[in-house]
Amino acid sequence: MSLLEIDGVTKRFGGLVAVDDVSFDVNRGEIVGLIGPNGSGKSTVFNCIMSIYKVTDGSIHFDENDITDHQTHEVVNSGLSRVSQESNPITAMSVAGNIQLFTLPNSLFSLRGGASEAEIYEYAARVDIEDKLQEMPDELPHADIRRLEIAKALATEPDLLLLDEPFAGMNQAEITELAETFRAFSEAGITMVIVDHNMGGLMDLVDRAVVLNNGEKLMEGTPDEVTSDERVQKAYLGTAEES
Ligand SMILES: Nc1ncnc2c1ncn2[C@@H]1O[C@H](COP(=O)(O)OP(=O)(O)OP(=O)(O)O)[C@@H](O)[C@H]1O
Repeated sequence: MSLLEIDGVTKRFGGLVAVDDVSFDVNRGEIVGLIGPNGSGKSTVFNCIMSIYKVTDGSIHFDENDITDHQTHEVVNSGLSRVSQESNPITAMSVAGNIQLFTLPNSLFSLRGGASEAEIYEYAARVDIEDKLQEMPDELPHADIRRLEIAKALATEPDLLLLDEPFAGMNQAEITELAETFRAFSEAGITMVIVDHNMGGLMDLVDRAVVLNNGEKLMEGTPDEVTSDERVQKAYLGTAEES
């Protein structure tokens, strides 16, 4: 049984079909790339998984439980966490305070009670910002703000981490370092789905990739199968090279 099962998910916004009957599975321990040109529906799939959007049709199972349209805090409590494309730290709180917030119980029924200083240090250390815990978010360079967003997601102790364009705006050295960080997460037992509109470095990191185009699943396969597929090359023609 797969850890995450997306089955026939469709999401319409009025007349626009942003995600069209998409199905794919993610197995425990995998790093899966969810790729496709701009506007192909990648972030919308993540928003459906996290119940930020209600699906128009289809179902989503996590760890054998149907989580379709559950409340977002229930989805997080079940072991899923998402790092979105936008960073939104609370600027009036330190890095440590921002991480701490995500360890607090987010429903009456949560068993978690907030993390100790040592645990917050550990979340920060996993993304190499442990020496910045007392800094304020607006003092941080872009790459560290992105790392803080990942530390916040780690603080919810996810089994599955959804990462939306985690490498955006980073230089090559930062990308290489972050890819190493994700490999360490994987070794620590975290399953990951990583969205990127560019195939570039992602293909060295992932075990498998699912390709979306115009809201539909074009194909899925190993990095080699995906990069050599003519349909994928055609979908990317004139878009991947620009970004
Ligand atoms: N809240 C919304 N209301 C209306 N349309 C939306 C909404 N969210 C997404 N869309 C539309 O759905 C389509 C898919 O968008 P989505 O952001 O999922 O694509 P994406 O593959 O993540 O793109 P990018 O790589 O640019 O982030 C686009 O046409 C987008 O304009």
